[in-house]
Amino acid sequence: MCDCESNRSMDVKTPRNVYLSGFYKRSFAFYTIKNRMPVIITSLLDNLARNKLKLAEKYEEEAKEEIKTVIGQLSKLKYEIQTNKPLKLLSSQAADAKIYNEYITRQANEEGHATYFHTIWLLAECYMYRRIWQIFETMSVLKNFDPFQDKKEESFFTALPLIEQMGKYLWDSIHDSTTPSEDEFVQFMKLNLWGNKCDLSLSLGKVTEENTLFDISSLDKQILSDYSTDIWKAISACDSSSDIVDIVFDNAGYEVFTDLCLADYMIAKQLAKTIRLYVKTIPWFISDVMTHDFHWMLQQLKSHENHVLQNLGERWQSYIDNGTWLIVESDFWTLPFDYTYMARVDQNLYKQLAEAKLAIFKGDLNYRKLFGEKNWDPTTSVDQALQNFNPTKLAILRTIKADIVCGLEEGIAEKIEAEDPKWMETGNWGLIQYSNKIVEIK
Ligand SMILES: O=P(O)(O)OC[C@H]1O[C@](O)(CO)[C@@H](O)[C@@H]1O
Repeated sequence: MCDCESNRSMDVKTPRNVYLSGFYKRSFAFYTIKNRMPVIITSLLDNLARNKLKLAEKYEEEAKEEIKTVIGQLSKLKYEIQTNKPLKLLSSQAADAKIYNEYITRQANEEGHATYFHTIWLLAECYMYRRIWQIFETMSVLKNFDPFQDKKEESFFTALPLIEQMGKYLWDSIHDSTTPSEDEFVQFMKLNLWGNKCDLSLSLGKVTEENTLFDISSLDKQILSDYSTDIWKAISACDSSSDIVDIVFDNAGYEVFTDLCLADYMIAKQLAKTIRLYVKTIPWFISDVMTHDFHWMLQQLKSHENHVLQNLGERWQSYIDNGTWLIVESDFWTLPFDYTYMARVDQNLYKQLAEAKLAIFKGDLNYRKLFGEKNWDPTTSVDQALQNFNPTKLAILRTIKADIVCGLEEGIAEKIEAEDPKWMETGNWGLIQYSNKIVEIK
């Protein structure tokens, strides 16, 4: 019996207003740490073992030895998770490691350590991905190797039929002569919301085909809180002093394609002049977008036989070349804590977001970080649950894949729970939320 099964964990659901944690056995955090995280490492181990020869060919012979070391260290990491060992301090020399280590030290229990099941879920899960990266970081030929790259590329290819449909829809919209309309903008936003269903950490690295995501009209009833009109007002208001929109990306593949369709719609219809696209700097939650994934996708589009995709690829490349779209890297997005820390830990990033007229946050992990990784009463207002993380107006688009939610009307959570007991884990329900409460920092 591992420590997580012993009486040190409580056989209850997560109480209200506390941090999500594997400490509560009837939570998605417990299920994730016990089952999903080890499976993710197992599938990484399988992939590496399977591709050893290919990697040795691509990198040098030396890669073979390094893969052995990586496999050994990943297996150790998996064992540490399964046996609920303390989170070891990172040995990496990178700047973020110091911040991780200080935070891990602050989370220590009375026995002087934080363990996977008995600390904040967000820390345990982010830490796993940071530890995976540390293993590669210390290699010599594999030090820049993204172990999830194959999966991300596969997910793009699998989604191509959808991408073609979406691309055509965008192409037609930007080439009609009409002014932007609320209906059209909201349609792009909803397509973008449902794109968040395509996430490889939820499917445990399995690439699946989602055929239903382009014809989304029937999905409206699955949007449990919909502030699309407020977001439209914020983006179309003439009184804004800024013409920058920020998008904090989530997943590569179909989702990021829909992010860019929304971004292009805003540029083409003059709702924004500049769009800043925030990417991750390390391989993250399997499918999160890094700079190289972005460029890889543009390359795929530019060389695709479908003319619309080719044209979009060229058009988006020109946005990058002339600075209409800016790819922004920041280590902050892969730190292990929620966004209330941003104003203290990365003031510059907070101030940068404050320059935008709207910041769009994508996906489930961003949701957990925006709302402090706490089990709010579902009727808690969005503004309250943000706990003063309000650099600018925020649009929050997320399909629900973890047991945290806020901003719902009275009775909704109970109704959906009765209809679909797994509603917080499947990504079948969506949220389009908004906050216009702005908190400046000096
Ligand atoms: O890609 P997203 O939408 O941020 O989701 C990331 C994943 O993180 C989790 O929140 C935790 O693993 C999942 O529920 C979800 O699969």
